[in-house]
Formats: sequence, structure tokens, C-alpha cells
Amino acid sequence: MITTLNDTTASAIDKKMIEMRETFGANTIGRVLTLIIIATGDIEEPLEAAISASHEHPARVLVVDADPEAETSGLDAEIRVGRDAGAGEIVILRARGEIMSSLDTLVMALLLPDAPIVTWWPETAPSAPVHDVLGSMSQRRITDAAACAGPLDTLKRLRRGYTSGDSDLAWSRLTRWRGLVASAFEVPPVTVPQRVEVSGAADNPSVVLLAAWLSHSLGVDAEIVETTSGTTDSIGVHGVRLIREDGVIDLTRVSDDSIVMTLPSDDSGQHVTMPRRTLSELLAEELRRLDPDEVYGEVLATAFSAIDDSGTYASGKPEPTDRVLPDAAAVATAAAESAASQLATALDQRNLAHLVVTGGTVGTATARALPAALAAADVDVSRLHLWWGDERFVDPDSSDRNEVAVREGLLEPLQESGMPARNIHVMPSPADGMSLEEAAARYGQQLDQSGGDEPFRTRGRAFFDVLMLGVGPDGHIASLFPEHPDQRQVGASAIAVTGSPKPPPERVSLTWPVLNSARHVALLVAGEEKADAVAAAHGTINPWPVPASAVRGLGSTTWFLDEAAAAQLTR
Ligand SMILES: O=C1O[C@H](COP(=O)(O)O)[C@@H](O)[C@H](O)[C@H]1O
Repeated sequence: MITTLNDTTASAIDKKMIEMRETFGANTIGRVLTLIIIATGDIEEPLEAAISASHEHPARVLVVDADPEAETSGLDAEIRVGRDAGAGEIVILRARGEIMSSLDTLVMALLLPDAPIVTWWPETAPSAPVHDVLGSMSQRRITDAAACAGPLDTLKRLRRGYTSGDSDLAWSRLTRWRGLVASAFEVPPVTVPQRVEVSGAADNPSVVLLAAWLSHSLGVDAEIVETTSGTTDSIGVHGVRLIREDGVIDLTRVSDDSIVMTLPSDDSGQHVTMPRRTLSELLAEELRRLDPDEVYGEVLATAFSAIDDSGTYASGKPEPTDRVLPDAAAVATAAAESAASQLATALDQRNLAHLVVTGGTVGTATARALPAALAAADVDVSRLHLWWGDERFVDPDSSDRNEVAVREGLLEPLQESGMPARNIHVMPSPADGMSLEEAAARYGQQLDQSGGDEPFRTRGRAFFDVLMLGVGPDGHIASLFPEHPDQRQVGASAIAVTGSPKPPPERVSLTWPVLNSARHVALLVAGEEKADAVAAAHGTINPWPVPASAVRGLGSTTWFLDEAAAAQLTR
């Protein structure tokens, strides 16, 4: 039985469901969970999987089929009970426009009382599922990196935002492979392989996760061997090879249904039936175990090197634009005016705004141009917070400190205009009685606490409104230098940098995830000695050799350049 309600409300849907259940003679007793499906494309395939899985796990299924871009706001609903809903009941919520901002309230009104909640994103994945408005109320959050655009980048983002209770169907697709490999591993004499190879498509998230699982659990190198695309097996894991002292164990997928296993002692090839699993089988497996899958979390954490991950913080955001100005002074004025207008907008929308300033030549000049620009844009500086992207760890009054360079030109005028001293977040110096590491940890803590009860780097949404960055001739930003090991530290918001190639050697710097948590990024550059770095940073996102290439704002990234710094640009 299917009923459609147009321009409706949560309470009207609830009332209708009760009515339909009574008419149909169905009841909610026996429903074991609420499954929320966040649909972005075709809803029939995930819905079919949910209906099929409902025979094992009778559920209330809420499909959120939203169109946030719609000009008009409203909600239509389709309710299915009885045969049309398998062993569950289904509500398809078609939400348009503004109503999306109260999606959580709407869904909450339709949840089964006292039953676990599972949220499934069949084709998209939020960077941190737990911080999604519906993910945050769920015990289990299921994504499918393989079904998303950019599967590996998706997996890297999921790794960054992982919280216990997250899972991904690219991992569930490996359950049988993991069982088979574990049984092959038991073939006597039981020895740890010296090396492992996983073959399959290199951009397939299951292939990457299987290699990471083997390497994590066996403590050996696991290499991914790419299979030629176009073969029947290029769609998933093609095979696993365990290279042991006594020979090789090969597990090879030969069809959609079976695997051939060859052993060191027997290369005749035993056929093992192992059909590829359907979406409903994968979903049913996920719903079977609602406790967190900690192994997935561990494997995800080891699947990529931290530095590969850094590039993903910048990916998927709007492309940078250039503003070329006659000279350094014009760069500073234009960047200050642009920041002031962005901060004015931020304060129109929110109670507080956060600005990150930087050191260096143009960075300091821009900071000094800010008081006038903020006054012209009528920015209420009492609600503005000031942070630094990096600081040199030297005496508090040393002219080497980025903060000292702007005390007179920025901090004093802002305080005179009403900025409270507590809003100025200066990085600690040795005079605060801390080691470099303690100073970095203290600043990171201060940032995390200002971002809320969770470290803001995991939120997948902006914290800073405007982030200003200078760029060194080597392409460094803040104190993240090319091919410098401290660049790899992404687990904290601020880090201690030692052995900086540019003096002074000891510094505190914000890290990749934090630098990429801004709405608007402004890169401030002048001088011909920067032209090569600017050109390199306009290429692909590649943090390790070219840090300036790998920072992007969620709303905009603007390069403020003088003509000399822009000289090598072709676009
Ligand atoms: O050392 C630093 O260098 C960069 C760039 O400085 P510049 O003088 O070449 O413009 C700066 O942004 C950073 O804050 C600073 O600590």
C-alpha cells in the first residue's frame, strides 16, 4: 500500500502511518531499528536493498530525498506499508529548499522510539559522518566510498573524520576475502608471509583497504598490483598473493562466483565458491552488527600515509582565483579590504568572526592595512578574534616574532577600536615557561576549545572566516616547509617545527587540516623571487614539495599578487 502526501508535515505523516497500519493490520512491534537513507540520485536501488534487508532486520526506513537548491520550500512524502515495504515500513521524504535546515527535527519526529538509528549514504559521503546532522544521532553510519565520485579521495576524507560507529561498504565487500585469506594463511606450515600482493584496480577502495588490512594485521609490506582494466575482475579485488619462504599461496578471482586457490604444495588449483555480494547482502551484514567495527577504523587509519592525506584537505573545494596588482603596497591594501568585507559579512551572519594573520613581508604590510579597512567596512572588532598561522619561537619582544611586527600597526589600533585583549590569540614564547612542544600543544588546545567540544578539524566545516598566508620563495606557507618532516604532522591543530630551513629554526605552525578549515583563504605574495613558487603552486595540489598548492578555502581562495610575482603565470 502506497500513499502520497503533498506539502505535508511530520505530524501529518505520523498520523497517516498510524491510519495506514490500522487499515492494513500491520504494527510496529518487531521493528528493530530506524534506517535513514540519504539519497542523492536514484532511490530505487538503495530502497530495494533496504526492503530486502528488512526481512532479516524489520526496520522503519526513512528516505531523505532532498533538493536544497529548490527555490520554494516544502515537504512531500510517500508512505509505503505492507507488501510494498517488505517486512518494514517506508517513508520517502521529498524536502525542498529552506525546510532542509530543520531536517533533523523533521526526521526526529519520525524515528522509532527506543530503537537504534542507522544512517546510510549510498552515493555520497560527508567528510565526517558523525558531524552530519543526521549522522550525529545515529549509532551506526554507513558510507560507500566505491559509489562516490573520487572513491580514494572519499576514503581519505572518511579516514580524517572517522569516529567509532562509522563503516563503509567498500570494507564490507571484503568480509569473505578476509575469511578466505585467513584460512589460506592457516595452510601448514603456518608462517608469516614475507610479502603480500593484492591485485585489482588501484583506485578501488576495497583493494586499498584489503592491502592495508593485510599489512596492518601481518606487519609486512602489502603491494597493490594493478590489473588491466577491462577484465571482468577489474571492478574489485582480483587476487591476493601470500609470498612465503616455502612458496606462494595464490587466491585469484576467476568469475563473479568463484576463486581459485593454489598452494605451495599443490598448484592444481582448488575452486572455492565466493559470489560477489549484492547491495542488500552488504546492507544486511551491516545491520546485523550495530556495535562499532573497530578493525575498519584501524585499517582506515593505516591505509594512507599522512602526507597523501594532506592533499585531500584542499581537494573538492572551489578553484583559486588571482588578483594581480601593480605592487606590494597595492597587494596589501586590496587584501585588507577584501578581508574586511568578508569579515563584515561573517559578522552579519554569526556572532563571532575569526581572522588568521601571517608574518613575512606582504603579510605584515596587509596586517598593518587592516585597521583602516575594518573601520571602512564598519566591522565590529569587539566580536572579531585574531589568530596567527605561525610564529617563531623566540623571545617575546624579538623583532623575529610575527606578532611583534604588527603590535603597533594592528594590535594597538584594534584594541583602541574595542577589540578585547582576550580576542587576540598570540602564540606562546619561551618566556611563557613552556617548551616548544608545550607551546604548540597549548595553542592547538586553545583552537580546539574555541572550535567547540570536538577538535574543529574533524568537523568538515569552516572555523576561520579569513585565513591570510604569505608564501616563501620555496613555496612554504605558515611554517610548513617543502619536504620537511614536520609537514607530516596532521594529528594536532598546531605543531612544533624544528630545523626550519628559514631562520629562526624553532617555530609553531598550524597544520594542514586546520589551515584548510577556513571559509576564505588569501595568499599574499609580491616580488619576482616568488614567481617560480607561485607558478608551481598554481599546478596540482601537492603539499609535500609545494605547500602553497595545498590550501583552499571552503568558500574562496584568492591569490593577491603583484605583477612580478605573477610573471610566470600562464592562466
Ligand atoms: O617565515 C615566514 O615566512 C612566510 C613568508 O614570508 P615572506 O617574508 O617571504 O613574505 C610568512 O608568511 C610566515 O608567516 C613566516 O613565519
